[in-house]
Amino acid sequence: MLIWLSVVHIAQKNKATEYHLGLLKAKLARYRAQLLEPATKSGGAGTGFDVQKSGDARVALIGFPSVGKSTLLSKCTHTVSETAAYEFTTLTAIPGVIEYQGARIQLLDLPGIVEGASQGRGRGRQVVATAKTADVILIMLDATKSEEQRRLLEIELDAVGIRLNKKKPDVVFKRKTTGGDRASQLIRRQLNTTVKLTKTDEKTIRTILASYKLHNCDVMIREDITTDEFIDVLIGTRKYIPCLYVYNKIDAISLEQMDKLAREDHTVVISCELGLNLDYLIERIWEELDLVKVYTKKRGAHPDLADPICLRRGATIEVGKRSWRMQRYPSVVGGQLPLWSRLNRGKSSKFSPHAQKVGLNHLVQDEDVVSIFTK
Ligand SMILES: Nc1nc2c(ncn2[C@@H]2O[C@H](COP(=O)(O)OP(=O)(O)OP(=O)(O)O)[C@@H](O)[C@H]2O)c(=O)[nH]1
Ligand SMILES: [K+]
Ligand SMILES: [Mg+2]
Repeated sequence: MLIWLSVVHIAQKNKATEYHLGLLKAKLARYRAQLLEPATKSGGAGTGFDVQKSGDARVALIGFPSVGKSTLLSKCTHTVSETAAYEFTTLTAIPGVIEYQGARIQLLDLPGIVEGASQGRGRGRQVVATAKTADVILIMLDATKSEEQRRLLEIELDAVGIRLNKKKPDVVFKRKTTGGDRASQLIRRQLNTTVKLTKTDEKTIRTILASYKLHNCDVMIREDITTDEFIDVLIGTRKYIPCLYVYNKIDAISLEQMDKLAREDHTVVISCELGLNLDYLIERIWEELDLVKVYTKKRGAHPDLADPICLRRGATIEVGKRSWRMQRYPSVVGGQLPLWSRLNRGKSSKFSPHAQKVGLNHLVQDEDVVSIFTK
């Protein structure tokens, strides 16, 4: 009996700790978000380097000094970025282009960062802000150095709201606007869950909503999330970016060490100096980008298969009055437009060898050939 009681006591204590910790984290997260995103959206400490995005996607190189970032850029693109044995050789962002499968991928060499980068030490803050704009992040590591480096870099990226290799939590959050009358000042927090919450609980979530002064809102939780993930949803500016851990300088470690590293998840081992495994790295980057290649075709003409348009998965087609273009990012095209597109080839038409009439909300698939008709 006594044992049973003490177990209950510990469980309650853990729950209480979890609850208070949740609140504390919510406060800290809001404080940090305010620090990082000053009132003026443009300019300020949270901005990256002034390099135009170009091509079909952006890949950013993040790492400590002298891990070989510039050597990689110089080997994989036609751009030369200065390399040297001393730290902080690179002082700004240097873009290069990787051409692969008809796509142009911007590879961004960046200055090395050190612990505390996100807190504004050196150019670190600018580097991590630039990482936020990438479609894929390469965390570059020196295979001869300790494993600690990887964790330190993850902390810096996490601190600016980058979530690596994670999906956006499946939570629908709607803020409701309130009128001026007294009735609408009432607190209406609709909280629904479609799954059992095992890592957080409703009380914690309700209290966090209150501490953020979110009195009128709808929350639908469709996944067994943690308190931290819920805070991420509320902050709203988190970036969920795929990442590859790239261990360079494998020419300087044992085969056993290399074998161990190469088997880890999201990991590629290379030697820039010897040009080892660089093709494979590009293949893996391509996979992570998960681009969809779409070819366009004019009526009566052949499609130009050498010049695809690369889109994000989930893309649809948007048609303007006199022009049309692909939506680069997943979007929903609302309304019924008197326009339709025709698709052939590609995965969309795998059940039909012929061209297929589809609506504008059609999700384009890899290798689709698209023609637009305006009748
Ligand atoms: N052994 C070995 N050395 C390498 C390799 N790749 C790069 N290096 C050396 O590592 C040193 C640093 O290379 P950089 O390309 O300048 O490194 P970085 O990461 O751009 O450095 P910062 O710009 O200072 O942050 C140079 O002396 C390179 O020759 C490799 O694969 N193996
Ligand atoms: K260097
Ligand atoms: Mg460099």
